[in-house]
Amino acid sequence: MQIDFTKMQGAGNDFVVLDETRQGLGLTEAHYRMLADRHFGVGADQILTVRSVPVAQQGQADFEYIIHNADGGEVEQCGNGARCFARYVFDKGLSTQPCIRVLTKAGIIEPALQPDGRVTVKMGRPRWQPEQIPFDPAGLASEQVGGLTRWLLPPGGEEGDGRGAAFEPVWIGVVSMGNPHAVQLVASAEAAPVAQTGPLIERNHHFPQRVNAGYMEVVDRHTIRLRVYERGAGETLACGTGACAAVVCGIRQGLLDARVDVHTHGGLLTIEWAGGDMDEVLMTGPAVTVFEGRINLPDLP
Ligand SMILES: N[C@H](CCC[C@H](N)C(=O)O)C(=O)O
Repeated sequence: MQIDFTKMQGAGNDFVVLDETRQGLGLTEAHYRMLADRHFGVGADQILTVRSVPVAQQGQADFEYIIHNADGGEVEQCGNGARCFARYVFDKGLSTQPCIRVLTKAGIIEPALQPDGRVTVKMGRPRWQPEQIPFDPAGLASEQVGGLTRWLLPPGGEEGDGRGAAFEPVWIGVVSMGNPHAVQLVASAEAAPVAQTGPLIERNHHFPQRVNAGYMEVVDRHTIRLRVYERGAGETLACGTGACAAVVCGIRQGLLDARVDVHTHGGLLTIEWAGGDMDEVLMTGPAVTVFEGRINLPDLP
């Protein structure tokens, strides 16, 4: 089947955007994997699908936003993708409003196009309870640092016992932005063992739905450097929900103020959070259309 797509990127996190507002494409996980494949498909970290809101939620939101990782799995939230989603629906004339309400598996988020071309998204509130992540802390040591509970995680593989992995256990903050994040402090983001321990943390058995692994270097109270090994995609040039997760963990530990510039390999994101349980996290950053295309997809199971 032939399908039209739009290639977009937000701080180097790249996406294939599909329009299902008029009709569904009937794609399978194998199709999403092929679209994301950088050799046999278009190439992307995630596939974003634009849909009209289901009848039951009409009035609560303007669009539905479906996200699949490069491994084909559907996930709850994608921050950089949310900015590109808003840019897409506005540029395609699907919406005349610069601020829209978008229904995701994690709830409703609100992207707003800014005059300078960036997009600001109300990303909802961070969720900290293990069952909200989901995270099973059984058997792990914990410590309280300011307002953050940190857990000592042996980064080992599925067993989580570090078998075959010569890596020291790491203290992590665990938080959900609708999707799960494990954030650790590092002296240098550049020198962090992202490729070595990222895959081990992603699949650690304490995270039953896997997890995104963040490596945060605090530069000062308003600046961090961040790298993220993403669930289902590997290390990306930037991770929007990862930036939100890192900043709220840093604020709770008393290391960061309410507005933080997050420097990633793909560009700058700015995160704001007042720190209260009812306060939403605001994320601001770029959203760029790279090209339009058409691809022949084979029938796949
Ligand atoms: N890999 C993430 C989804 C994409 C998040 C990221 N690209 C962002 O900008 O938030 C997960 O499995 O939860």
